[in-house]
Amino acid sequence: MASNALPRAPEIEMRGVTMHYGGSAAALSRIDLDVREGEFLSIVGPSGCGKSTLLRLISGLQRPSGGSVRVRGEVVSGTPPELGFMFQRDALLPWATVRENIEVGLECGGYAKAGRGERLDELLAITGLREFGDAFPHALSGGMRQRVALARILAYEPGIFLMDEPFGALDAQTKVLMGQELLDIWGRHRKAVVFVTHDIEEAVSLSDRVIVMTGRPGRIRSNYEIELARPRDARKIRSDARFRDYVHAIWNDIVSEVGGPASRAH
Ligand SMILES: Nc1ncnc2c1ncn2[C@@H]1O[C@H](COP(=O)(O)OP(=O)(O)OP(=O)(O)O)[C@@H](O)[C@H]1O
Repeated sequence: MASNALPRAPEIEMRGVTMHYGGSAAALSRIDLDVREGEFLSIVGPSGCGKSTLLRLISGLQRPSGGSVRVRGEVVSGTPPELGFMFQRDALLPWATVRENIEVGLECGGYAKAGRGERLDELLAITGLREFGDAFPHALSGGMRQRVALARILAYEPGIFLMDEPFGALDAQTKVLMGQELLDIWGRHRKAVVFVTHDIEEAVSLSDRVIVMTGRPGRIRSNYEIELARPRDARKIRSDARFRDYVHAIWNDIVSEVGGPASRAH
């Protein structure tokens, strides 16, 4: 029997979720979404369709205007402790070294001071930062700063990861490499991830499932189960015919949402 057999309780459950910021159109409308245990889910859609709003509702930073959001069965009110966040901007402490920045995650995770040194070494090694523990963020490239941010979120050991374009500011090559690192790390822990991105190839290469949203008001337009074998090689997979098919189909969905020539898109 497959070890990842369903059904499993959803980690995140959204039912009939609507979000109005004021004005005429809602930002989100009637969102029904389950995020399964251990699932890597990406959300793509036209700019302004409510992707970040959706993450904010899950994180408890905002309350929905209608419907319900549950994390591990509990209605979200305040930030659920099992969530870890990673954003496009790394939000590192500029006056603290790499080690100290990562230690913040250990502290938030309630790690006893005594065991921290060893765990820090481990996290530096996992994220390829072993030689940079004493460096300050300003001395690091954008990719390396995002590695520190990744180490810090791993230090915290969240049960569920919310990632809002974490590699969005990186150059194309570094982005693919960071995606591979994330895949490798995720493969070892298999925690649920909700990953927002504008990059369809990134979404398909990383995910078990990709949700495509409509333009404002954001609804779920389509849902793709990405049935590509794991473990994946984020570079090689891009030339796989089925990978290209998924990308093509998702691209067409998005183009038709923004009113473009979907039928001509390749
Ligand atoms: N605090 C706010 N007050 C009023 N309107 C808001 C607020 N936050 C977001 N919006 C509006 O809600 C809609 C959804 O915004 P959101 O940032 O969630 O979209 P997004 O899909 O993440 O956008 P992008 O792809 O450009 O990052 C947008 O039209 C935005 O202008």
